[in-house]
Amino acid sequence: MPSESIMRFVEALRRDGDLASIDAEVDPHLEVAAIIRRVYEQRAKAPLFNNVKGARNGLYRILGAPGGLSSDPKFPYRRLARQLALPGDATLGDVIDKMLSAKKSQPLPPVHVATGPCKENIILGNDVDLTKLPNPLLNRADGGDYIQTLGINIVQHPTQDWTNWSIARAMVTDKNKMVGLIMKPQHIARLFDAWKKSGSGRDIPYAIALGAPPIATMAASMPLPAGVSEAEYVGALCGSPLELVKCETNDMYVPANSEIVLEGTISISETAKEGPFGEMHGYSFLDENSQQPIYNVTAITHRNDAILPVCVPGRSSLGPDETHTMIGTLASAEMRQLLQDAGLPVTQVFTPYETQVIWAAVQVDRKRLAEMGTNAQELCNKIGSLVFRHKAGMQVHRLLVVGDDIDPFDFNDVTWAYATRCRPYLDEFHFEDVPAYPLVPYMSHGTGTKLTGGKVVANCLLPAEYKGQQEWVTCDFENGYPEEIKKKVLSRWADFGL
Ligand SMILES: Cc1cc2c3c(c1C)C(C)(C)C[C@H]1C[C@@H](C)[C@]4(C(=O)NC(=O)N=C4N2C[C@H](O)[C@H](O)[C@H](O)COP(=O)(O)O)N31
Ligand SMILES: [K+]
Ligand SMILES: [Mn+2]
Repeated sequence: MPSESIMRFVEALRRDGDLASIDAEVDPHLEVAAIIRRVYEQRAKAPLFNNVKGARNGLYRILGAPGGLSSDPKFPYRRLARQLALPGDATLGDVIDKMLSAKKSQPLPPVHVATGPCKENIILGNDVDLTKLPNPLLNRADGGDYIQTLGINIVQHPTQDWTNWSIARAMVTDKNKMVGLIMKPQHIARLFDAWKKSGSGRDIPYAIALGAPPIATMAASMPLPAGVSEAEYVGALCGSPLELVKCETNDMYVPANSEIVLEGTISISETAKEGPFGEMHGYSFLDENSQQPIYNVTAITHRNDAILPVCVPGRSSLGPDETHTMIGTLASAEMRQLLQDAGLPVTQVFTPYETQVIWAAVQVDRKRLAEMGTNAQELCNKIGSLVFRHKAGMQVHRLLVVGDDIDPFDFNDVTWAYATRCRPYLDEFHFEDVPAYPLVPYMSHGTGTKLTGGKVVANCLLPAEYKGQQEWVTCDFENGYPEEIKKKVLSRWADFGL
């Protein structure tokens, strides 16, 4: 069973020797975030802060970098593996396969239970005071304390049977108010518009489940198709229904063993200034602030000694954080599914961390490619049209189409193919009429349009490969020498004292 709670996940990290349990007092105003940011960059143990300055009555402890790379270089993705009950040596390919494994299964709806750990403490109405919580300031340029970076935003469609789970940032603005980014084409924005169009004039009931079961948080970070209730997909993934409990002040349901639950309504009329926020591409633009919807908070419920998981987004080439290991990897899963469903000979898709998950390598099976009798122009336009016009491809601005001699998870491989086989101009296929990802710095702060275009498919296959021929020998130890020579070299390597 995947870690069905943050507590079980923390125990798994402790068993792996991948947890630093810190009892010394730490300051949520920048100090906690600075430690977490350095943990990503140094690939250090996941920090569990048990003594956050200003915490009281069990609100709250902080767990940093739950989806960062593990501190054991032999098992870099072990934290993601523990969240999905995969073996510790799982690869990113295993994570992608696991998250896609329920695509053909029947959705398995959650079950409603009377109570659960998240109901151990209930704070209602006037007793709700968010400003009394040790909310973390994550970056010196941030416009507020972002309490919501790894919780699940739970919102229902006003009329259809669709409850969406996603992650959307939110910062505290008042004792019972937050403001959060609700950005098209995300499902939360689509549902927000559906509520406004419904004409009911009512504000939108929501819940944010902080410290929900890790596999639920993974599904919340995954661009599953519109209309799919993530909770049902998670049930199918686990082979058993998730247990949900009803909110105190509205009809939303949340995972029973969430650490902390915020309940309330999202205003369909009132907004407030949101941001700046140190974002997933490694920038916090000082002018970045927009009017975003207000989240009213009518109740807080939580487990005793609750733990708030926190993500501190930033530069991923130094060490990826959850906006790369989860957003990038899970979008890669959906992009692979999309291309395979279209009958293309695509074997893997991955967004390299070295590119802030703005690029994606698309690996094709060259034997099957040759059977298609196609060419770069045709293939790249087909792939670009599919991916760039689909929500799963929203955050990707450059696709690199590579052969199956290239490992999409190995950036050395990907750049070697890109640098040597993609002729600038002739091998690049541009898309200016597709939705852009507004948070990409050269879109938000560049010279061109901000909401469309700036996307390209780079063909990294030589013409002969489209005919199934590899007209070269790769010059590296692996490929440049016969097996018996390689064996001989390896057997004498130590003797030579190399
Ligand atoms: C894992 C993760 C995913 C995030 C975010 C974060 C983390 C850690 C934090 C909060 C740290 C940073 C920002 C970054 C920002 C992108 C955003 C967000 O504020 N607004 C948004 O619209 N999408 C975000 N996502 C991606 C989103 O969850 C996925 O795209 C998911 O598929 C959406 O679910 P639906 O498909 O059902 O629509 N945040
Ligand atoms: K989702
Ligand atoms: Mn969704």
